[in-house]
Order: sequence, then C-alpha cells, then structure tokens
Amino acid sequence: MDASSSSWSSLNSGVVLSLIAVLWTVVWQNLQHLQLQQTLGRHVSRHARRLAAIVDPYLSVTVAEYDGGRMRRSDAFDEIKAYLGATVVCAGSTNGGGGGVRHLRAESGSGKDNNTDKLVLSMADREEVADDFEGARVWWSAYSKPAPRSDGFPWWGAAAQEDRRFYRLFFLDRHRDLVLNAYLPHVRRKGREAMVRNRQRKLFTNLSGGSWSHVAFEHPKTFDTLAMDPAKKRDVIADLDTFRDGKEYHARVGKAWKRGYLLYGPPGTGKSAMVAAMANHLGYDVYDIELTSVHSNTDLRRLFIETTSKSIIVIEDIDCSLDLTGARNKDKKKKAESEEDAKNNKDKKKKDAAGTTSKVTLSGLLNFIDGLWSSCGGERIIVFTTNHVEKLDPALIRRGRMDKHIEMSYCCFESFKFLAKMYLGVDSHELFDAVRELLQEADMTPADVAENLTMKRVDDDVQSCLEGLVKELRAAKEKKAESKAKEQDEQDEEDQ
Ligand SMILES: Nc1ncnc2c1ncn2[C@@H]1O[C@H](COP(=O)(O)OP(=O)(O)OP(=O)(O)O)[C@@H](O)[C@H]1O
Ligand SMILES: [Mg+2]
Repeated sequence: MDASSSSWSSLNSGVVLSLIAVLWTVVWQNLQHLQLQQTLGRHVSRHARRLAAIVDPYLSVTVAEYDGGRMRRSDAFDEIKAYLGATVVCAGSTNGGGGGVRHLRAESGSGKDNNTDKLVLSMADREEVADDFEGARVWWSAYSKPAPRSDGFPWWGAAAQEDRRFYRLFFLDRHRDLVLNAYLPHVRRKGREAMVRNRQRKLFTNLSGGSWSHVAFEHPKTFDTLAMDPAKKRDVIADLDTFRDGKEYHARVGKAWKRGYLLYGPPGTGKSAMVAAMANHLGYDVYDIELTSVHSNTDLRRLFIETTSKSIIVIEDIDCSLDLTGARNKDKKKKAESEEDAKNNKDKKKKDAAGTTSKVTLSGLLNFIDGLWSSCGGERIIVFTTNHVEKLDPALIRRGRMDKHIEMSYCCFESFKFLAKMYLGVDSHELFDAVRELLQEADMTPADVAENLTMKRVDDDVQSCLEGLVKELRAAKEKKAESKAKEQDEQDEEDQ
C-alpha cells in the first residue's frame, strides 16, 4: 500500500511537473512572442472592470473620427487624440493612471501642420490606457472599422476608403456626472492646448495683390528673455492668459472674443519683440499687415476675413504707415510735424514706399476692425505699434478697440539687471551702481543696452562690456543735456 501509494504520488508529481513544464513553455513563448506581460495586464484590467461591473456597472462613450458618417472630421476626436498623445500615451505608466501604452501610432502633422518635423503619436488600435481624474479611474481604448462601402461617395476621394477610427471611454456608473460634465470637457480643453503646442506656427504677410503669404514663425523671443518692469510683465501675461481662457466669459457677456493692444514707445524698446513673445506665449500665428501694400478698404477687409482664429494681427508703426491721424488731429499734427521732422525718417520712407496706390482710410480701418470682430469666430488679438502715440486719432485707440495700452520705455535699472544676467550671467558688479545712476539721467533703449552687453570680440569679458556701457551712457547723458539746453534756448528766444 505504502509502496503503491508512494509510486502513485511520484507518478502524480511527475504529471504535475510535466504539466508545469508545458505550461511554462507556453507562458515563455507567449512572453517572447506575444508580449504576454502587456496582454495579461490588459486582460487583468478588463476582468477587473467586468468584476467591478457586477456591483457597479460601467458605461461607455464612443467618439468617431468622422461625425455622423459624414466626411467632416470630428473636432472632439482630434482633441481626444491630442490629449491622449500628450498626457497619457507619452507619459506611459508614470501618469498615475498606470496604463502605459506599448504600441503607438505615429503620423506626420496633417493638413495645416505640414511643416512640423515632429511625429504626432497616438494609441494604436486595440490598445487600452487608464487615466485618473479627481479620484475616478477611466479607461480609453482605440479601435477601427473598415469604411462601409455604401458611404464611399467617389468625390470624397481616398479618405472615404480609409478605416473609420474610434475612441471609446469606459467609466463606472457612479462617475457618470464627473466624467460627462467635468472630465470630458477637461480632455477637450487639454487636447486643444496640445494641438496648439504641436502645430508649426506661421508668420503671414500680405502681398501687394491682396493675398497672404507665410513662412514658419520661429522667433525665439519669449517673456523670459524680454526686459521690462517685472510687475508690468506679469500683468501682460495674466491679461493674455485671461483672454485665451475667456471663451465662455466672452460668450456670457456677449462680447466678441478679441482684444486690442497698443504698444507704444521709442524705437528699440522692444515693441516688436513683445509681439513675438506674445505669439510664443499663446501659441498663436502672426499676421503682420503692411498697410502700405493694401490698395483699398475692401482689400483690407478681405485680408482680415481670411485670417484664422488663434492669431495675432499686427500693424506696425500705425502712425506712419498711412495718414490715419484723421481730420480731428490736423492742427495738433501741424505743430508736431515741425518738431519731429528729424525723428520721422522712418515714417517718410514708409510713406514713400506706399506711393499713392493705397486708399485705406482711417474710417475704413475703424469699420473693418469692428465689422470683422463682431462677425467672426474670434480668438484674435490685434496689436498696433507706434513710436508716436500722441499722433494717433483717439477713435483708433479708444478702449474697446485698443483695450490695453502698454508703454515700452527706455531701459530702467531693473531691465538692465535682467539683461546683464541674460547676456553676461552676472547678478552684481562694482559698475552696477554707476549704471544705476546714469540710467536715471540718460535715455538708452533696451536694444542699445543689450548691444553693449553682447561680447563681440574674443577678449571681451564682463568688465569690458560694462565699461563700454558706462561710457555710452555717459555720452547719452551729455547728449540729452545738450539737447535740453538747446530746447531751452529756443524757448527763451520764442518768449522774447
Ligand atoms: N525690452 C527688451 N528686452 C530684450 N530685448 C530687447 C528689448 N527691447 C529691445 N530688445 C532687442 O532689441 C532689438 C530691437 O527691438 P525691437 O525691434 O523689438 O524694437 P521696437 O520697439 O519694435 O523698435 P521700432 O519702434 O523701431 O520698431 C531686438 O533684437 C530685441 O530683441
Ligand atoms: Mg518694431
């Protein structure tokens, strides 16, 4: 009995061992060839969901690539794809959701994103990824179906033959309100932001024929490298952020989603640099309108209507592009003209270049701004820059048209310190006190200060750059004192 039971048990253990060996081989092969680890993870998570569904059933929302079987791409699909690509898929298992995706789909930017070198990543079909939101866990899966033959109208071309792609979101019934009212809007918002970040932005300019031409917008200026009063800078950034997130606010108060900025100040104080920083901060395209190449008010309106949302429309040197100062300012203008003849070389050149072909008028400019802004979709910022704010017609820059007026001024000590840190990498130096005093008495633009702080020769160092700056500041101070004395003499002569 003992012997037979022992041989029986040894036979049994032999069978068990062989079974384990066979199972192990299968498991090993699966690990090798079918990436069982991942498959298991997915199955376990599916089974866990099914188990959870017994006590708390889960719901699903499906988003199709094309709305209602038509050939219009669904915005929601693209936003979800961008969200998953940026937030969950690329973050892998570190996103807190624990659902790292191993198989990705890579596409080059489509349509308007053609210029980008970046690949746009999304989940491959049959992948599943988890995401956490305010304590709730949800799951996204991707799948596709072959395009039904019946809806393949020939004029839709190759796109009609492509598979239809879908995203499906699973979540527990108890999270229904949270998912539908908070999570999905959050996904769309974040997705839109990711799409803006991913796309190659463009710098447009108008050609003399009245159409737009563009190049890639690659200006490196950001608010991090723009020297200006820190409080003022924070205020501008907050204003831009509020504008960008203000879709609902504008709709609620019945205001067109647009904002006008007037940047004014002497040449070289960073007005154009500020426009680039604004565009980089918001991720918007830039439309740089050269008014002197626009033949008529109608052409101007057409150009504006062709601009897209999420853009900054800039008219540089608005005071000298055309005679937009209006009849109201004529007397004031006559006086100003004689004083500023010397300064106005740039203006004259522009006017000469304009020739006599441009018939854009002040009223045309006012009308098209308001007409376009009240009728078009929105999310546009318009920026006027000028060296002579006093020459502009008040109607052009009144609040509502130009909501925010920003003065870009000569370099102050704060801006100098910022530039010294950026260009020379120093926070303090024995010459800083001299610079501080001189900046109170001399007018020097940030552009000139930056030029002095740039090391141009191999033997240039912090000391030589700052010495050069102090020398130039002294010269600027003397020049300012001389011109003040001259002005005073002229005034005295007039008074006599
Ligand atoms: N505040 C600033 N911070 C950093 N760099 C600046 C600043 N202001 C000017 N610069 C630099 O000086 C150069 C000229 O500046 P910018 O073209 O922006 O001046 P501007 O005010 O537009 O002059 P203009 O009135 O002649 O058009 C740019 O290279 C810019 O980077
Ligand atoms: Mg400029």
